[in-house]
Amino acid sequence: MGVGKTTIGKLVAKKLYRDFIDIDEVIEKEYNMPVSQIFTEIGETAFREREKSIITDVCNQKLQVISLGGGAFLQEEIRKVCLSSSIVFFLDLSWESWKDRISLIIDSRPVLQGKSLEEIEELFYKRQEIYSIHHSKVETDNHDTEGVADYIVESLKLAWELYESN
Ligand SMILES: Nc1ncnc2c1ncn2[C@@H]1O[C@H](COP(=O)(O)OP(=O)(O)O)[C@@H](O)[C@H]1O
Ligand SMILES: O=C(O)C1=C[C@@H](OP(=O)(O)O)[C@@H](O)[C@H](O)C1
Ligand SMILES: [Mg+2]
Repeated sequence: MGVGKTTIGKLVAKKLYRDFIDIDEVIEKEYNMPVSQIFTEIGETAFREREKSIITDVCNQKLQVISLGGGAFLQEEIRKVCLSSSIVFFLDLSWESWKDRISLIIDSRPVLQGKSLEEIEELFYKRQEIYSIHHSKVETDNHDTEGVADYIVESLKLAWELYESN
């Protein structure tokens, strides 16, 4: 949450001339309400089901850049479909840097609400294990969104050149 998936994903899509899809935005449009309201009025379980179903659909479509919500990868089916159909980038941010970003995102991230800083830290480290399953890790500490997006684009181009030469 708040590591920059939505912002950076949009930039990567623009740089690669691809469509961009943010799963949270799709769900918000469907329900015509922000994620925090979906959690309180419809419930997290329904949100997670929609998240899984939409990700499964979009992963099997054309080439595009997809930004997941930070909790999506906790579902095994989502991990499987993403890892088998897509190149999965993990945007890595240290706890020290993420801690400073919490104030920017707390109001719009229901998972963080009502939690103490200690509980949020526990959640952060608990999720690291799941996030260690990916195709490519991108360090984001002390890098702006443009810099991270450029790095992702360059690494995709390099991978493509390597693939073409084989
Ligand atoms: N590399 C970065 N440096 C500084 N601020 C960032 C960076 N990446 C994201 N942000 C800021 O953090 C907040 C959350 O970004 P967002 O793209 O919504 O993350 P996510 O989709 O992973 O939750 C936004 O205010 C965004 O501008
Ligand atoms: O980590 C999570 O459980 C969530 C992350 C959010 O997306 P971002 O990672 O884009 O903030 C959003 O899907 C929802 O608030 C739940
Ligand atoms: Mg997002």
